Amino acid sequence: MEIIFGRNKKEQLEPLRATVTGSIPAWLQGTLLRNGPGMHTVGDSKYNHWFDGLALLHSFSIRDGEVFYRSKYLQSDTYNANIEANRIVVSEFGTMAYPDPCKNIFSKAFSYLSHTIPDFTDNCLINIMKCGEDFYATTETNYIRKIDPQTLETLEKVDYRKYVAVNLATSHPHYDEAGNVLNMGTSIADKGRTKYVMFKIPATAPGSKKKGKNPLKHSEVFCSIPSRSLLSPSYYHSFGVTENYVVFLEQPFKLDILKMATAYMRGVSWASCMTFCKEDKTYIHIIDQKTRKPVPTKFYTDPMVVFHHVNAYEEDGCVLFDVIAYEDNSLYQLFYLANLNKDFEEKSRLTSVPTLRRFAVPLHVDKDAEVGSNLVKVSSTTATALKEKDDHVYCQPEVLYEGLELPRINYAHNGKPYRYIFAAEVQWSPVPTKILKYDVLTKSSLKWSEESCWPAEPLFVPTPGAKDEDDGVILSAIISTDPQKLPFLLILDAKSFTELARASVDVDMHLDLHGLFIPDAGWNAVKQTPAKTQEDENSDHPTGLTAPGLGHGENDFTAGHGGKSL
Ligand SMILES: CC1=C(/C=C/C(C)=C/C=C/C(C)=C/C=O)C(C)(C)CCC1
Ligand SMILES: [Fe+2]
Repeated sequence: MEIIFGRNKKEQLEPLRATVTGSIPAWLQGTLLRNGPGMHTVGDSKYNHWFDGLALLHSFSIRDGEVFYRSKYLQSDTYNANIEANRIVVSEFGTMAYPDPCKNIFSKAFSYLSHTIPDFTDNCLINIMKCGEDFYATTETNYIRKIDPQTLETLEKVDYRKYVAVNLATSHPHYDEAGNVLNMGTSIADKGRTKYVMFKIPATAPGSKKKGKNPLKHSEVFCSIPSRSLLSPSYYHSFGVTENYVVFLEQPFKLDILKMATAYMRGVSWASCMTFCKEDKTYIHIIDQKTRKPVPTKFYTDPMVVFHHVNAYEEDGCVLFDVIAYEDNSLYQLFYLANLNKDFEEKSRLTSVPTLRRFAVPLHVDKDAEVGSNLVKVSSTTATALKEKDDHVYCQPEVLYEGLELPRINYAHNGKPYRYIFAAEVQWSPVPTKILKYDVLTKSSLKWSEESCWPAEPLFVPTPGAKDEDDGVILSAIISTDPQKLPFLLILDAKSFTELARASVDVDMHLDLHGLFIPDAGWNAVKQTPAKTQEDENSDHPTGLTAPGLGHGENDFTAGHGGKSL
């Protein structure tokens, strides 16, 4: 497992031509851009957790049936400071670092104090976000880093706090059809309040059609939800959206702010300040996008830990939402490198398997409904919502599938009824070995796997002019534990789940986390391929970077989990 998790990976700065077998669909032209941890030791110092690793960006550029691979470390301030010092000097999720070990007692005390309100890391290793014309590498702190999606060069460091009052923000924003971004963050103990803040970043700076304007400057707070507790807000990794609502889970996996304030002094990591309170409930907040206010009913469910929302939509007066849920926080515990690198099979067992759970939340709760009655009248699910006294509703999910993570969907169906989930299959061990297509309608699945292959998150790219939800391809970067087998980009037909092509590269590829596909701008206009259909002729929308998630059942830009109209 050392090969997969522990070893530092070499950059591939020059684009390297891949060896393609099979045939890549002519319409598939663009760049698959992905992010993940690539460096786990600096000098003699080591990170403790896989999520600490320094961000390594990589891309597969697909053009005319050929594939070129490159990779580059994000030149974050964190990366530069570490490389310069030849040791880890910036704290990450699971590793607390001490920049100046030789300082005298006074400056040491000052350093402790300045860490009370810590300046978090800009090691943006989790995902890629599109914001207007720009692309950013993201993590969950207040920092994002602008990048050049073609050269993988690192550009400006952006502090969200300049635009919205958040100390943390998710790596899984949503996009509407116009490309506006909706994200959530936590504002900690600001003016005596801790709250969850939903904010919108417009695709273009208002009043200007000109490129180059920074849309972040025009970020606006959409809605704030007070945290149930000032000093222990929930941790969350993503959220869901439907056409008219936002779904936010205030879960009992919490950040202990007092512990965080003293972590530096106590020599412990941020991760050790996160607690799963198994006696607490999970509160389900449904925010009405029109009124920008939460639905007043108090919906809750049993304690659970959710990292990834899959999708959400409205049906017959209910918000239905699908999440990957755990019984506890064992997932984050597992990714300590000491566990991953030694006795992997023995130690790396999840104490709770990730399950796909569907919840149904009734939007209009009849005050006179009998206590104990089920308010869900949707026939498509067995999920229930039981009326309790005092405006409380207890929601119980339908468990749809066991053993999956890193879910993706056809983003054109985000926030809308949908049928297919593409994910990595994970059983009792945290690393995926299969790629899964799950049909929520028939509850059947298709799988792809190969000996000694470890797939990354599968990403769906729709065929231009697609009619069916699964008209398209699945892209996944595969690494192998067999030294004879090179890593490759796998291209599957999303309908049949059969291999269309693979592009192997002789590089030291890392197991990544998340990313997106950027279709080449105007490629079909220039090259006139594939043969234009009548529908294409009639369509007046541009293709490419400027037009995320366009109609026609087609989604030019394949981004995150959930969300259509904000
Ligand atoms: C540095 C830092 C954080 C980093 C969290 C990270 C890096 C989480 C990664 C999660 C992943 C990769 C989940 C995959 O499902 C916190 C806890 C937000 C807050 C304190 C500072
Ligand atoms: Fe994620």
